[in-house]
Amino acid sequence: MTGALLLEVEHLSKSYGGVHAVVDVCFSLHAGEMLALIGPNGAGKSTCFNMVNGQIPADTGRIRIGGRDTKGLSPRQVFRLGVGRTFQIAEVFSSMTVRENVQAVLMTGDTGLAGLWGAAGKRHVAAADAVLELIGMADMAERPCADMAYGDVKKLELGIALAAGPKLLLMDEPAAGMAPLERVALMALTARIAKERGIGVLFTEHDMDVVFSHADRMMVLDRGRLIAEGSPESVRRDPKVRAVYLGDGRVYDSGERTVPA
Ligand SMILES: Nc1ncnc2c1ncn2[C@@H]1O[C@H](COP(=O)(O)OP(=O)(O)OP(=O)(O)O)[C@@H](O)[C@H]1O
Repeated sequence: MTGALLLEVEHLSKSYGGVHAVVDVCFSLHAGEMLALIGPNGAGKSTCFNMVNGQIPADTGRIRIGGRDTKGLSPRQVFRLGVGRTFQIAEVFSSMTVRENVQAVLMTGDTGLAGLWGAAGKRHVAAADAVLELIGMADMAERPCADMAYGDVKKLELGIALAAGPKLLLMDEPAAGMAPLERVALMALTARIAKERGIGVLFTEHDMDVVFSHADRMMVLDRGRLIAEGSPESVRRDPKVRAVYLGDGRVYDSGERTVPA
């Protein structure tokens, strides 16, 4: 991977009482790279994400974003380092149009009265339209979000995350709840934008079609520990991974959908 080093995670651990949610996890992520974090339910994926974006403190270990140690930073301060996030369940303002949703994010950088919606309804129209162009939703700018199909809401959520100009994008099961073809299309779009703009993307996903089609590199967590890391090809042939996650005795190939519970 030739892009700049964006994220460094060293010996990260987190326990909840007696539950070791994340144990001594180390990895790095570069600009333009799509890195998938997979594992069974309860493996520690969300806990990893939440430590990277500053929502929960690590017990031990170090996280550096763009070379900056994030220890003690709030989620807001981590966001200012250039970290964007999308969620398992997409959330947009349904009473607003598609464009207004993107404008609302762009306005969070405004200060004073200019930040109030009533006074600033026309602000950032061109910038919002550029984001909609990027995600292929320019023709839907005026549509109220309440009328949109879920797949379009997920795409808009990606646009909202991109509007803030992140260097690092965290995507927690970005394709959850979408139809199979829409899932692959959303991740293809994400991968293209990540490459074009040099954004590093860390994503979790249970849909192996999505992961194997779009990850440059994969990591597999099991009971808090990283048990495998490498190219999709090497990971899917790893016997440990097949035993705990992909199903022992068979190798995933495209056309076969493997969505572990
Ligand atoms: N706030 C919490 N309090 C107590 N235990 C927690 C808390 N958050 C997570 N855990 C536990 O930590 C472990 C890892 O959970 P985590 O949500 O990170 O896994 P995950 O891989 O994201 O799972 P899923 O795929 O189901 O979202 C689990 O055993 C979970 O029950």
